Amino acid sequence: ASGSDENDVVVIGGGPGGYVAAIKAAQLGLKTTCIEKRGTLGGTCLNVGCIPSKALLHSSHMYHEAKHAFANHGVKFSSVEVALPAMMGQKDKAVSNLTQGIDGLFQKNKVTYVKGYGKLVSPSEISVDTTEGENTVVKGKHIIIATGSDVKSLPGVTIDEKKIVSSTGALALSEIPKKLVVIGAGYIGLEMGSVWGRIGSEVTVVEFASEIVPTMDADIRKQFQRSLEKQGMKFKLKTKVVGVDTSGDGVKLTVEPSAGGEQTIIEADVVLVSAGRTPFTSGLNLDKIGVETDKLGRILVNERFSTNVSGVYAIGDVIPGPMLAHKAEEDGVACVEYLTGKVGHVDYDKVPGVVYTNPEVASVGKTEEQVKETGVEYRVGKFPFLANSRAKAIDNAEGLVKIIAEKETDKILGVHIMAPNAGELIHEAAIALQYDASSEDIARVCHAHPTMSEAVKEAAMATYDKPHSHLKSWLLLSSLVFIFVQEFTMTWR
Ligand SMILES: Cc1cc2nc3c(=O)[nH]c(=O)nc-3n(C[C@H](O)[C@H](O)[C@H](O)COP(=O)(O)OP(=O)(O)OC[C@H]3O[C@@H](n4cnc5c(N)ncnc54)[C@H](O)[C@@H]3O)c2cc1C
Ligand SMILES: NC(=O)c1ccc[n+]([C@@H]2O[C@H](COP(=O)([O-])OP(=O)(O)OC[C@H]3O[C@@H](n4cnc5c(N)ncnc54)[C@H](O)[C@@H]3O)[C@@H](O)[C@H]2O)c1
Repeated sequence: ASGSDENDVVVIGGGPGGYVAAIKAAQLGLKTTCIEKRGTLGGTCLNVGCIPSKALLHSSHMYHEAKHAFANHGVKFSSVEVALPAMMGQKDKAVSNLTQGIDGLFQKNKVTYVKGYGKLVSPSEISVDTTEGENTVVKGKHIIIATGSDVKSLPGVTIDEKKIVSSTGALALSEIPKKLVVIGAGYIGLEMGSVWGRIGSEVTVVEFASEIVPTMDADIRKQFQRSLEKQGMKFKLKTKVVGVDTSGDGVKLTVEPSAGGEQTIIEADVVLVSAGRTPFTSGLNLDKIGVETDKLGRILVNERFSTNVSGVYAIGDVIPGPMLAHKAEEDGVACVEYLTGKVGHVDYDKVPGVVYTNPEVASVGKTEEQVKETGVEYRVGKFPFLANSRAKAIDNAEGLVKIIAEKETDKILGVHIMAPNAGELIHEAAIALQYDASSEDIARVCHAHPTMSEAVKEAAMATYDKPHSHLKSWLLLSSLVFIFVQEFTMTWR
């Protein structure tokens, strides 16, 4: 089909929101076109986000383990080195494999793929400047805007992707910077800071707020910060960047306390700007069509993903809600279900979030601070991995599971996990929340032994009753001694 035939659905943007919506629409029998300007499908997530960052996190973790942990397991090397081009090569291979996979899915599901920049010219017509330098008009009964987000710039800090980089530049540095300064202790700052820190950079994270990842449960956050500090990451909290000088060899950053005060200079070879992302709607002509946005530039939609303009929908990072790939995908499916008269469903309160550092931090539902604000009476159950047999067996027992449940009904309100594989462990909690399960429900499920998942069961038992670990109090005691010794003697470097 050519772009000028009328489609049932036209999707602008081929990221996790857009490509999933397009495939779903085609699977439901709708004639569908997806317009993408990048030249490859997969959006931010596959090209310059989730996938390349996880590839580098894994490679850098392997190096770090080989250097610092293998010897404890009796595996010895004469020397361990980083071959940065090979590390980047494996990342690039993973990315191109996956983006080409989406091309294949489009063909299989008969989604028409138009490569180019789309602009709305009416609520049912999109003018596309194609990557081949032509212009075509694509028509559709329903238009889904899935144009994603872009790095949020900071006043006076110009990103050149060399000395001052966004996450995109930080995923493709050609040398390991001696000193990396990260602006913003959020998801990107901590993940990319970990990558470069593990393979040799001295990493300093400058954060405006008084804590790292301000959205994280405070108990977990404190332990997480200690863990990152042990790995060598330095934090300058309650600090803002007020000036940047790139005239010399490196970069000189002028910082001052967030509340104002004496200025100091921090030197860096590379600065990563990771102070949030902003919806990307540039060139779409939203004003001309009359699509409403909020003051952060996010497209406003109702619970069916419909904008104020009939026939125009929006999903993913470009609308309010967590800026996460899996949330964008859920939006895409639900939006198409609604526009075909089916019932769609996304519950933004139950979207899991994972920081893929080591240890990982994963959470779903409310933090204890958020539960407190609701005024609901609650109970908390915690279980440390130091008392989990699998974690001890593999000599990786940092972290804990924390469950928050309503006192009266025992219904689970939030689960927070810090563990090497927390991003995998969180999903039994996500299912529990989705189906309004209680902590007793989790506690009564038989969990295989020895697994890290048993810590989730034990935390659930601690929430509604007692963990079995009261039988293992000697283990907990030895764990406390271990934490004490570790806190005061061990560093990863
Ligand atoms: C470094 C990094 C790491 C991340 N890691 C994770 C992670 O581990 N897990 C996670 O859940 N999320 C992660 N994210 C967030 C995730 O990438 C986004 O939430 C997700 O990509 C949003 O999907 P989307 O489809 O809404 O938008 P995007 O993925 O941004 O896709 C939008 C697409 O639209 C295209 N486009 C924009 N305007 C037009 C136009 N006018 N015409 C044609 N095409 C257009 C863009 O080129 C882009 O390809 C990460 C982000 C970054 C930056
Ligand atoms: N693992 C994942 O799921 C993952 C990974 C990377 C990115 N993402 C998504 O991408 C989005 C953007 O990531 P991000 O890390 O850029 O944003 P973020 O919102 O996660 O963190 C930004 C941090 O920067 C701080 N900040 C803001 N302005 C500042 C300033 N002027 N000086 C110093 N600090 C400042 C904020 O207080 C916050 O802690 C996230 O919201 C997340 O949803 C997800």
